Amino acid sequence: MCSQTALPSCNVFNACTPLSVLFPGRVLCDMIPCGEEEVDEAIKSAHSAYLKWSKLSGMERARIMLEAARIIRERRDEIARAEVANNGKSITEAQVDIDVAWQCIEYYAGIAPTLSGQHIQLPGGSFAYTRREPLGVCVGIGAWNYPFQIAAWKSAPALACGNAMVFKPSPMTPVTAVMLAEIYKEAGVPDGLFNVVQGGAETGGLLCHHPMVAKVSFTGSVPTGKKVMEMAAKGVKQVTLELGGKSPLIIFKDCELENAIKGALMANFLTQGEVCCNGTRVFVQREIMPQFLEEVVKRTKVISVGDPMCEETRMGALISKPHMEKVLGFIKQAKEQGAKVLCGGERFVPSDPKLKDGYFVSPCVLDNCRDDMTCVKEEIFGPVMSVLPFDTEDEVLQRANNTTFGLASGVFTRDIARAHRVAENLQAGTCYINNYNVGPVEVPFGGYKMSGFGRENGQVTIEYYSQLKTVVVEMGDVESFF
Ligand SMILES: NC(=O)C1=CN([C@@H]2O[C@H](COP(=O)(O)OP(=O)(O)OC[C@H]3O[C@@H](n4cnc5c(N)ncnc54)[C@H](O)[C@@H]3O)[C@@H](O)[C@H]2O)C=CC1
Ligand SMILES: C[N+](C)(C)CCCC(=O)O
Repeated sequence: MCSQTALPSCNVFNACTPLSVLFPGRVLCDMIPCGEEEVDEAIKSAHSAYLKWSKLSGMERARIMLEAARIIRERRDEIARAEVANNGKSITEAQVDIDVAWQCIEYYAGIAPTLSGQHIQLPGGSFAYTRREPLGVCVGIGAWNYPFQIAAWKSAPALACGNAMVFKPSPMTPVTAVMLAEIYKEAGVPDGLFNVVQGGAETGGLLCHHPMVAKVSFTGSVPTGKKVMEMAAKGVKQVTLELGGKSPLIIFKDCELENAIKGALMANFLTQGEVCCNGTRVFVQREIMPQFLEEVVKRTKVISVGDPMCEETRMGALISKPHMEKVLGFIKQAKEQGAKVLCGGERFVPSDPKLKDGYFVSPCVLDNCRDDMTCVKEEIFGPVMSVLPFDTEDEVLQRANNTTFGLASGVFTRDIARAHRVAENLQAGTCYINNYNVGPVEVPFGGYKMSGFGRENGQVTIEYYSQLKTVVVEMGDVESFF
């Protein structure tokens, strides 16, 4: 047993259990979900580690985190291959995900020694100062779309601030978070500082309710996010919620069309469309709609779908059979509601017999969409782009904001004033101008409205993994009313 990873009874091993993880229709591994005892043990061991880790200086924490980042860089291809088996995304994307993960750990290692408070002068030589202190044991609950990256996005700022983390990956993708735990251990964090527990909703609930947990950072769906918030509220625990989206991408007729087309593809087809910030409502100004559609369809049709381990592949398999059926169901319903499928939208069976049971869906572009259609209103989480015409800026802003989500948005235009005006008026946590789905770790990421709150990445995330203590120092005598 690696003390940093799962506890013995919750590690990923070959016991026959209710939770099975499938890859092209085959079992990847079996695991036993952690129960109350294991969760308690994981949290207590994290707490002991926290007591040591939080006493180190920022420089000492940084040195260990930089070593973890270095090991990830060294093992990048091996972790990326494991991520492909875990999730089904293409190896090319998985490699980028692993790079983003070590960059994130490096970035927060750089911030760790800079954590500081403020000095405030008061009358009579008295003064106050603030200290930025860790929260304690934080819980991370991950989704299946970016398994390793999410574990890094949550643990790096947590550890930089002096916290410990107990992380629960999605039961669909249990593999690579354990590799991260092993790497942190090898880099020199105290035993138990980053613990992985395996399991689903029940295990997640145990983590959210545990009295020794100070904070829960969650990535996943809106309904589960609400439950997590409710459970955390019972213990007055802090929460960060990274939830879903139905983000608008607005393409004006004065855009650089080639970039807008590339942007629309990047906004919809990364990780088989299973990306929370995807720009799935593509609003195109009416005058350029024919050229836009012609090019987007031409390029969507040639996206190579298939063996995710193959360097040439650009789109792998969806996460599971039920999810694939859900995505195909959305496309069927879109057709019934009047949308026109311009390409894709079908189960794809590769010629390679070993992939025949994989959950591949050909990337789909939907035309004739209206704002009231289900495919335009709900998060599909699959490779489905809905295209909608618009005429004016005011009209498109109103339509773009007419959603309960608010994770991301994008605008393509050459008019600099318009670009910033649109960015100001879009109700979303991120607005991309003349690009989409780039995610440098220096940049905060998170939602407005029902897409959640709190931020990941960037300097601001330090505030979500630390608390401020004020120390007031009297230099004179106490003035008492009594
Ligand atoms: N915002 C995002 O990045 C993501 C959004 N989704 C959306 O959610 C849909 C469903 O996917 P799921 O994996 O079922 O998402 P989910 O939101 O149910 O699960 C996310 C994580 O929460 C855990 N969890 C589930 N129920 C819980 C509970 N009651 N208490 C504590 N933790 C709990 C899961 O085990 C997993 O680790 C997708 O089809 C997609 O539309 C899914 C994954 C990521
Ligand atoms: C696409 N990217 C990497 C910019 C963000 C992914 C966020 C997520 O879906 O968890």
